[in-house]
Amino acid sequence: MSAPDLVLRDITYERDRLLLSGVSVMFPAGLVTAVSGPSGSGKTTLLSVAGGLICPTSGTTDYAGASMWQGDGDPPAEVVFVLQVYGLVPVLSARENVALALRARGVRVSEADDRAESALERFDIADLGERQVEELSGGQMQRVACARAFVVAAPVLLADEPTSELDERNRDVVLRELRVEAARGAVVVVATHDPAVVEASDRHVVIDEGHLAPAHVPTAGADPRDGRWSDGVGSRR
Ligand SMILES: Nc1ncnc2c1ncn2[C@@H]1O[C@H](COP(=O)(O)OP(=O)(O)OP(=O)(O)O)[C@@H](O)[C@H]1O
Repeated sequence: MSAPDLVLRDITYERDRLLLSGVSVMFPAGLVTAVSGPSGSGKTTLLSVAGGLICPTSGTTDYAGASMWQGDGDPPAEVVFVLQVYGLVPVLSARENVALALRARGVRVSEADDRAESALERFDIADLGERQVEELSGGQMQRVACARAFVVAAPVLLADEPTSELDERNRDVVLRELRVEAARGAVVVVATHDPAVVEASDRHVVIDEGHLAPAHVPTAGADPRDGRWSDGVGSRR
């Protein structure tokens, strides 16, 4: 059986004004979907709804037949985020931060440490494993945040600007690893301002002032499943 897609239907999210309006989009399993749009257009809000951090004012999220919103702002166990603000524990080492994500999921200490080590290697920061996070540069912290999310091998990976502080070489490392996650069947969604990230993605969703906008990329060779979700979605396959 193939892995489930993540489907958002007619999502509206309102605070003092409408931040998302009528957003219907599918994030397919096994593909990297880029979400781009101007600053303040709603990318983080969309990822937050998609991963169950916030409850949409109206509309539904559907992953494997269940809503992402669990009633308390905790994402379902299937979801991991790379947050824009990282959310690392400053006084713990890089390795401890990564291992913590596994310990919180019931993985034994020694196994969590081993897997954390491997995850740091994926992002070329194994040498920083024992360093306290508060001593690291912004770009190094960003890669620790990636390692902490990717180590979980969750079925849904939502990454908010995961390359914003990285040089080209490290950006390419993150792009390579996003592709690895998609290749094992995960739903991978990446909010980004970086055209290189869009270029390296399979699909591209554009959001503008809370609405899906026509995508900037051609739909030639489109995923047949896109037919149902054509608004604002371009496919690069
Ligand atoms: N809790 C909130 N209450 C009120 N307004 C909010 C809240 N969170 C976000 N906003 C507003 O919603 C809009 C969309 O914000 P969001 O962070 O989703 O945009 P974004 O596209 O991710 O921006 P950026 O590229 O700068 O990260 C912005 O105008 C922001 O000020």
